[in-house]
Amino acid sequence: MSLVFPSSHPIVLHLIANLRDARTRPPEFRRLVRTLAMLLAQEATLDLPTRPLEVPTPLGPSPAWNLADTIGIVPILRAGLGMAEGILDLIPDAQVWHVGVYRDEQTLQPMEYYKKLPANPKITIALVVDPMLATGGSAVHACTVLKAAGVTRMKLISLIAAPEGIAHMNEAMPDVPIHVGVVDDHLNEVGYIYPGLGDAGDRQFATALD
Ligand SMILES: O=P(O)(O)OC[C@H]1O[C@H](OP(=O)(O)OP(=O)(O)O)[C@H](O)[C@@H]1O
Ligand SMILES: O=c1cc[nH]c(=O)[nH]1
Ligand SMILES: [Mg+2]
Repeated sequence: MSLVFPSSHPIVLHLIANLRDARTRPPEFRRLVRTLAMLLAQEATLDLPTRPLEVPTPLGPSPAWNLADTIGIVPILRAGLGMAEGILDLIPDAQVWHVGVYRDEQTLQPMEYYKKLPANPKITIALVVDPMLATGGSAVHACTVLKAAGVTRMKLISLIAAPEGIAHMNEAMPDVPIHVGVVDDHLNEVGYIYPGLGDAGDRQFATALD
């Protein structure tokens, strides 16, 4: 069974059209990444448990609910950073754990260069964020790091996924649902998602522009 949930939200689709567009410059690209991350996080967190409480309104006590989970947001550096910013706006109390992985351009294998998790991890769910799920190597690596740290519940949120990356994640991490904006056609001969949007890190941080 494939554990992937592509969004069907019209606003998500509209924003992804702008994100893909080669004419979209880094400032607007970053804004879109942030907004899309919020929208997809809203979908990915629909089933989180809540705890009832009572809050005083100016008129009197009101029943209310808050999040029962201790939530971790795990951006895969560096392209995941913009998504983490957006989700922090939704869940400001979340912990942010950084995992730095780049993809070797020749082998397409994930190469870890940074990891910052607390000494005694106590989150009850991790939202792993990376705009692109291509071969799936980086996402599988990040989930493996989290599992080794004792995290038992995770969800992956990506903006664009390739079928190859979804299959890799489903095989290696069958208990990790994947929430995506859209699923694209295939990976091209150099491992880029086609038609995709190009390099999500370079487009956010203007490192491809001369
Ligand atoms: O599914 P995969 O085949 O692993 O590819 C996806 C990864 O590639 C990109 O990162 P990149 O290596 O370009 O690093 P960056 O975020 O620093 O630009 C992207 O942000 C993912 O992390
Ligand atoms: O299409 C792709 C694949 C990997 N990383 C990206 O940024 N884009
Ligand atoms: Mg990149």
